[in-house]
Amino acid sequence: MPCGVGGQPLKIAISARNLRKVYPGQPPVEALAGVDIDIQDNEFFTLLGPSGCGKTTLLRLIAGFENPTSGSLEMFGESILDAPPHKRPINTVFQSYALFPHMTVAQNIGFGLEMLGKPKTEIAATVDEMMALVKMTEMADRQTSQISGGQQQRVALARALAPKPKVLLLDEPLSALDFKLRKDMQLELKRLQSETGITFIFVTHDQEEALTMSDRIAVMEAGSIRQIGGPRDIYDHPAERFVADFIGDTNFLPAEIDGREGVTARVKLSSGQKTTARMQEDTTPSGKVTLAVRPEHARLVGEAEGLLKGALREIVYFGTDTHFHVDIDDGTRFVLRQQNSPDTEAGLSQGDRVGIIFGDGVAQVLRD
Ligand SMILES: Nc1ncnc2c1ncn2[C@@H]1O[C@H](COP(=O)(O)OP(=O)(O)OP(=O)(O)O)[C@@H](O)[C@H]1O
Repeated sequence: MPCGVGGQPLKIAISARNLRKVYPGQPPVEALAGVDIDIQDNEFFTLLGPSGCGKTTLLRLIAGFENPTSGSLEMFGESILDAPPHKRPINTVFQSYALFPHMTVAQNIGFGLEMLGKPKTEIAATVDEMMALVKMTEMADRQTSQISGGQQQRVALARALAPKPKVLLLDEPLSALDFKLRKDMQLELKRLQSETGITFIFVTHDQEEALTMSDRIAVMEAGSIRQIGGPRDIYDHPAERFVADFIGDTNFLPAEIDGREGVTARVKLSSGQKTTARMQEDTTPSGKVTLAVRPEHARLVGEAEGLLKGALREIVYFGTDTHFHVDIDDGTRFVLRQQNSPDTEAGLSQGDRVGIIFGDGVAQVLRD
């Protein structure tokens, strides 16, 4: 069994195997095409993917608002497929907060507990605890129609956390907030997750949000999970073109496999130069492949030293960094990003012949 912090065995909060969901209709829509996933207890787990890839459907199956067409779904080792939503120790925060406008902050937070028939003293204590957790104690008696969008979001979170669910589902909860508030709430959500120890399953189509908040990310496309990993792993080692393209900017390079050792492949670039690249453990690429190299992982050098050679087409200054667009001799375009500092002055101009280098193992062999 895998171990977590302090050698404790990791508990799996949510486990799905070959989970499919087909919505009936003409034609039927296969929203989930056989998903396998293990989400650990006390994890900030994000489902990331473009609109329509099946993120909300997966959340709705976990919550029990929809039934799967086939496959298994377990919570802490037991099937939840026969349990109605209110019997699952799971709560959901939606994009629309769905607060009661004429109730106060405290009444909104306590509402779910009252429905559960909890004793009044217990409700009062939990409401106080939750208001302190989301820093809304001073607004306890305000009606929720008289507080800001960010404050409403906090109340919605407190209300969902009040019954102490084992798993909290968050469906794009920050998308209605403006940029600054969104940034603040990202940190706030991360804090709430680590303070409560509740497993958070967060849905977003915003890659930056996923990278900054998550312990692990599942990247989804067209009803399937394309890759699961930590933010760094997904960013530095994308498994396939879709993931490399969806998260951040990437250069795609044609190459040929020239041998391999474990997860390291020897590759020949279009220039004839050789380097090493990383492969996913579960792939055995051969022949012609595509490599991914992030713009900030490559450096400009003199033409003679370059792994790739070409002509500088554009230099775009962004303040914090500069983007160099190079037309490589094989006809492809390569973009490099270099951080600026007061003493960096590339001294290059459009049309200059340049070389591009990147370290051993920096390029990633894509599975496709
Ligand atoms: N009730 C439904 N009936 C029929 N098709 C549906 C239903 N709900 C969702 N779909 C379809 O299933 C697919 C997955 O939808 P889903 O809402 O899970 O995607 P999503 O990744 O959450 O998208 P978004 O980011 O836009 O919310 C889409 O093609 C959608 O049109």
